[in-house]
Amino acid sequence: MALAGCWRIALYKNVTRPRVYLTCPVVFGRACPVRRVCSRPVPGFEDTIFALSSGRGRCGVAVVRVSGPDATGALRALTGLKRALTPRTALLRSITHPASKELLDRGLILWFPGPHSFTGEDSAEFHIHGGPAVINGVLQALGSLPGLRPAEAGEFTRRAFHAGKLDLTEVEGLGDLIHAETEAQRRQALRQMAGDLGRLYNDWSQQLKHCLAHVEAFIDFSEGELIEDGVLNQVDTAVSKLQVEIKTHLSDERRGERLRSGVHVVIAGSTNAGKSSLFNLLCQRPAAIVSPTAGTTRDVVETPLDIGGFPVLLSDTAGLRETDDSVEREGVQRALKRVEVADLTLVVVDSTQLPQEPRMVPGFLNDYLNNVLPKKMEQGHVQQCLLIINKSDLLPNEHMSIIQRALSDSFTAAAVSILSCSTGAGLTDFLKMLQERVKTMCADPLVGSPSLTQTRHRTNLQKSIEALGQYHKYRDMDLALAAEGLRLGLSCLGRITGKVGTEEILDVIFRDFCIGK
Ligand SMILES: Nc1nc2c(ncn2[C@@H]2O[C@H](COP(=O)(O)OP(=O)(O)OP(=O)(O)O)[C@@H](O)[C@H]2O)c(=O)[nH]1
Ligand SMILES: [K+]
Ligand SMILES: [Mg+2]
Repeated sequence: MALAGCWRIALYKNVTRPRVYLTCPVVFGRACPVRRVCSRPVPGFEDTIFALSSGRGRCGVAVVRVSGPDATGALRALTGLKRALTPRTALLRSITHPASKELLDRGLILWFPGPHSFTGEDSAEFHIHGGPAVINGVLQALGSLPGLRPAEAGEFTRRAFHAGKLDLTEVEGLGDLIHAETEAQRRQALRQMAGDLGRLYNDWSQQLKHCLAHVEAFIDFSEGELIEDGVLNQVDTAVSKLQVEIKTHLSDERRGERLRSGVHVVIAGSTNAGKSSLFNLLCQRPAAIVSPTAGTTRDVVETPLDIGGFPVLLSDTAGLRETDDSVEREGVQRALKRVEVADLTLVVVDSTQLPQEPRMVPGFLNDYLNNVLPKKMEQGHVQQCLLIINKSDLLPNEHMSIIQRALSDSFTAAAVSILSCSTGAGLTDFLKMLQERVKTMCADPLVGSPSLTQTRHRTNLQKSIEALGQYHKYRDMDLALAAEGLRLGLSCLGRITGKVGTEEILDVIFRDFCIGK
């Protein structure tokens, strides 16, 4: 805004034909928001749709939602109401089939006249008893009315988007909220749904629009010397600042995406170290087979977990060893692949295998880590693992304290936890450590600026940065090409919130919604 101020006024004073503002595609045209706020149906949305919006299966109360131009008519047809309706007020009514007049249920009805509804259209809700016969009866009655049809997956939200009620990041936030399984996921989804992320991207778009308007004006008017000197320098500074801000936002180590999809934690180590025992201990059920036979686990066994409110996808893997058994070899390959892509590896060691001589312990553990995570050790990513010395119950106390001392004196390679999966000794400390790790790997949903949560955001932001690079590259050679860079950067940002070039991405986003949402 500040950037636009002074010379824009000067421009108006000096120029008899303020052409730039009428032709500028940024201000009036291509990049204009597609959002509309009105109660008239959007083309393609002339039908009135209905669906069961609560979950399937027997339940106390089910909610059937209707949206579109005939929603009010449908409400009247099923309830026989003739008098004026009061918006957003529950009313207990008999619900009958419009043709046969058969009583279907007695329930609450609600009327939401557009544009003050979720979809922006006239909408209605029937809160009925949740038995399958009642639900089917009401759905069939609605389907018998002219102009009404069952909603497609995500169609209510799609209409809300087209009515300008939500931008795409808010739509995604809503989808995430419906799928949220842990507290932190819920907080992140709520924040995104409230528009925090969308506002950040809109703010950047706004700044870019101004930069582009300035460059376009410069192209149009600089020859007549109607533009103040230094306009382009201001744009340079603004674009560079934007690049830095986007880069900072991108360098979050995927913390928002991790919180959305779960931290991948993999248990790995030698055969019989007690990996499956640890897996069962963490998921509190005998999910993986435990036995004294080395090479018991072959396939990767997975389970989702909630660790202190943060989502984790925990995997148990085959013990790492050289073997002639082709099936076990495949298991070992799969284990190593998992470790490579893991966010965090729990490296389990059988403490009875540790060298008797304490001085040898750190070297032994370093070799062990190199064996389990060769690539990560090589790249210095040792912080991506926790070392677990298991079966502490089998070691005499004095030997254990010697090992502990040896580790704290000279072993700094990885965080270590001493544990017994059999007795549970050391479990509380280990869980605390694990929770800390998982927490730092996820974004704190309530602190700082909102995190990007989807690969789609990341890809578009990266493209946007590249496009801004094009501005700098061509700035002194060809200003039209430089402006094109800004336009491209802007359209990448617009793609995230759904304000530019949306159609092709809409399908993907709405496809992930369930019917009735
Ligand atoms: N005493 C004792 N035994 C344990 C402990 N943890 C595991 N075990 C035993 O060690 C043996 C191997 O345990 P598993 O959990 O199957 O080991 P694993 O690492 O999954 O083995 P593989 O899948 O074959 O690689 C079993 O007999 C477990 O009961 C522990 O803390 N103390
Ligand atoms: K085993
Ligand atoms: Mg196992």
